[in-house]
Amino acid sequence: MEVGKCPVCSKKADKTCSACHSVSYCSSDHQKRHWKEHKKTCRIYLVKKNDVFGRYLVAARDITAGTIILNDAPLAYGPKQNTRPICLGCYKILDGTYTCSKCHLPMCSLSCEEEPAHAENECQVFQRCKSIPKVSNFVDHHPIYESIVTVRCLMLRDRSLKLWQALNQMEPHNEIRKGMIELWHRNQVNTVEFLRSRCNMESFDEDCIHSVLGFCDVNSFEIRSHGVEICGIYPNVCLMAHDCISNTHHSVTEDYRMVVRASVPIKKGEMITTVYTHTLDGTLERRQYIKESKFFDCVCKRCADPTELGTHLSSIKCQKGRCTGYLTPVNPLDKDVNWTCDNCENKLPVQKVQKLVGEIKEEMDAIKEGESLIPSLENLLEKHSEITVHKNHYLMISIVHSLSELYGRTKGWLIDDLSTNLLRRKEQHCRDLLQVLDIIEPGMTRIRGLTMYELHAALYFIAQREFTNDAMTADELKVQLDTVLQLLRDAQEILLFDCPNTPEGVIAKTIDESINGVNQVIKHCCNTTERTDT
Ligand SMILES: C[S@@+](CC[C@H](N)C(=O)[O-])C[C@H]1O[C@@H](n2cnc3c(N)ncnc32)[C@H](O)[C@@H]1O
Repeated sequence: MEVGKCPVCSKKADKTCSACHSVSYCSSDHQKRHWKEHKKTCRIYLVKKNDVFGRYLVAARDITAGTIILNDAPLAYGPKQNTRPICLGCYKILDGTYTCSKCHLPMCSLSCEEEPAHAENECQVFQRCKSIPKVSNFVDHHPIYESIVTVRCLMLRDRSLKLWQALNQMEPHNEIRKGMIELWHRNQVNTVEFLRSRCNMESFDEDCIHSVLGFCDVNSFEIRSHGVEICGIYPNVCLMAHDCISNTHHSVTEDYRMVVRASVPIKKGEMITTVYTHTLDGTLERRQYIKESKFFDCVCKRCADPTELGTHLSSIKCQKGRCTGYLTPVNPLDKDVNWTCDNCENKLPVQKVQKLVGEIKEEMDAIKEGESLIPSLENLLEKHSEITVHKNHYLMISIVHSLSELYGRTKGWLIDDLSTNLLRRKEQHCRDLLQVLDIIEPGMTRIRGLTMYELHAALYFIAQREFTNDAMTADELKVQLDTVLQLLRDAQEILLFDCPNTPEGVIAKTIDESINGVNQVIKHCCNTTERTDT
């Protein structure tokens, strides 16, 4: 079903079904007329509650991959707490040449200062501010940005009771956060006291402002805007529980709505989950991040498995004699447990594992951008992969991920400059990455779409070269190019989920052209009639 087009008359539709958000109508009359049909598929999820997860979502029916589960408008969005000065209208990085004519905060332009998200919120509050702190350093964090999303949330109280109530149903984890002395004190000074005593917001008591800070900490989602990471707080999206291998994937529209789709088929009754952390981190790092930022211990099946479901994303190479085994934590849910070899008696305390990982991270951080980036990353891979850590260790996979994109896109290493051996290297990196992603980011996920896109380029150029050098027959070329076409179609289906102005959306648009190009080669070289892909 297409959102934006009425299923009854095919005219433009802007009244979205408020229960499932997956269909829009031109009028209430057509919505009523369509209900008999739509009720078969409406209400895709149910909200449940238990002592472990609090509120969470489950599938109300079988859901196919790619189906929209939620299309949620934000209650508030804006700069993350710890941010350098950015425009409060378009969220671009600033150089300080323009300031809002009313509140005097740095912005981009008049049109940005008139954006309702700014003009109707902090702009009004800061105009009343007795002495607004001056922003003059545009590189480092400035404390005033810690209050922006909080103010935008607080303003809901007098603007929309319904949205204010939705916000107040969220989990703030106040008791835990109160125990985090440094965080609580910083919030108290930089936000609570600043808003109450300097911005005339005494009508909100201290607990209320701390709770709003908690709602934002626990429930907000990172969103990308013009290459800057900001955050949004969504009343329904925030209900999804976390799982380190989730069954959904989300994208953000130009007007900051969050669209959540099933990345894999979800069975009726199954929990609908998202990932609160970075899927390409190891278990120790993911669990620590979740504990510190979302205040719970993740015990999902990936976290509980010493080998991270056979991927070995955290496994260390055993260094005892000529042992070929790997060290993994016997019980990864106990962060202090010794790591033991799967092939000999060797044991390693977790501190030593962390020291080794820290040292490799330092080596990675020391690598500079530029023409020697690719060889430097390859050298690091050669030094550590299967020598100190498993070839799928998350640090190795992070290098593999970078290399899968860098070959063919870096000055001096553009796709036409690459030898067939280097194209094969790109192919290998894409395949190694996809093998891991198939387990930890399965289905229709952005990173899989992008990696399939990179793989198509390597295969396409290898096939063309080999055919030109008579190392491949026309039939073999055809087989290879059919694989390339399939990769392009699969990648496009995923990348089209992203906004057209994002890097992924731009790639999705160019894929039609790539498909036509491949079809032309098939037509000219493989002696077949033209195909009609769109
Ligand atoms: C974004 S909120 C999710 C909605 C929340 N359950 C509610 O009732 O409003 C995140 C919080 O939900 C709970 N939660 C989410 N996923 C969980 C998980 N896998 N295990 C335990 N608690 C989880 C934790 O309390 C976490 O801080």
